[in-house]
Amino acid sequence: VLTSSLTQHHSCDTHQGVYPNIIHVMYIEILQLSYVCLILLVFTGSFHVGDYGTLLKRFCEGEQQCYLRLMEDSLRPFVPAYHGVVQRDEQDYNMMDNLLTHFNTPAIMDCKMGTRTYLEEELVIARERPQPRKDMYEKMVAVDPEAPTVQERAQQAVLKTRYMQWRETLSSTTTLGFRIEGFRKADEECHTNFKRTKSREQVIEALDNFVDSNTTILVSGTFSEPRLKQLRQVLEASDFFKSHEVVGSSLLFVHDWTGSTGVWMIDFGKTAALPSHLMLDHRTPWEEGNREDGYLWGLDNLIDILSNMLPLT
Ligand SMILES: Nc1ncnc2c1ncn2[C@@H]1O[C@H](COP(=O)(O)OP(=O)(O)OP(=O)(O)O)[C@@H](O)[C@H]1O
Ligand SMILES: O=P(O)(O)O[C@@H]1[C@H](O)[C@H](O)[C@@H](OP(=O)(O)O)[C@H](OP(=O)(O)O)[C@H]1O
Repeated sequence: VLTSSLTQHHSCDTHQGVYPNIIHVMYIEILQLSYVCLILLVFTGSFHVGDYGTLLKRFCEGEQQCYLRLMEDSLRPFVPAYHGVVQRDEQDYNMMDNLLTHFNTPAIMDCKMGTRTYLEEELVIARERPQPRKDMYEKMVAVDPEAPTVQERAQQAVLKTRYMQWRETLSSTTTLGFRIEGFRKADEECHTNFKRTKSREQVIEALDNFVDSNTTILVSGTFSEPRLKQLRQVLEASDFFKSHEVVGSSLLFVHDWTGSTGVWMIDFGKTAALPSHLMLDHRTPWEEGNREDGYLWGLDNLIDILSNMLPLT
């Protein structure tokens, strides 16, 4: 079972080994509106713009199953609408709403949620069939030359799970249950230098930069502390959420100069359905076997941080 479901997740590797080490920047043109908006996406070559305000993401069966269930779940308003599978140049894509369509030169931020960024089954496979990776070793030493162990240095390679755990403890994933992956403000370059953004203070500084110190954005509208509290309530009651290990999924925050704002859950490539006897609360600390992912604990912390950033009334 483990092997077959891992195979399924491997087929979700949207990077497909084409540009394994490099963060690519992709400009997407939204042609539905009267202007052409160039939007920066972190990575990957796995997206295309679809017709009528849609986005095509390289097909992943696990992600498709999640979207199909999410369209029937109370979480539906918090995820991009899903429109099925389409083919382009013999490649299948999941078609979903492009969340940026109705924004005007938006600022976007991707926060990866949860305390764990790899699936339990990846850990099992890493033990049974270890495949140390040179690209991850190189990414590791580029950030901290002292990080690899003696053995890793000798191999010039690290296991993916070890790399992911190192990334978690280096950033706020372990300490706060979420991390800022990157953001782009209107007409600015993409900021992705958050690998060491770990403390509350560092996170607040980055969030403040993202909203240009305009904390009124956090008070009302669809990207705000009250909206995140609403999302939390819906998550706590959602059948989908209870029954899935949600790993590597992000919250996408968007705002623009007209005052439009929004927040959505994206990226279900590593979200796995649980066996029927298991249910998660997404707050209990992870121990191998319990499948907990720390998603709600991370959202609690994020809400708390945003609350503390609110202007005093
Ligand atoms: N529906 C959407 N509408 C608009 N932008 C989106 C949408 N889905 C994803 N994006 C953009 O694309 C980026 C990557 O999306 P996603 O995380 O789903 O891809 P991925 O290939 O699984 O990425 P990675 O594995 O690197 O985390 C997001 O940070 C966001 O900027
Ligand atoms: O952010 P970094 O430091 O560049 O590291 C990447 C990041 O953690 C991605 O989440 C992960 O993809 P998945 O979540 O899809 O596993 C990717 O693995 P990959 O190289 O195997 O795609 C890592 O390389």
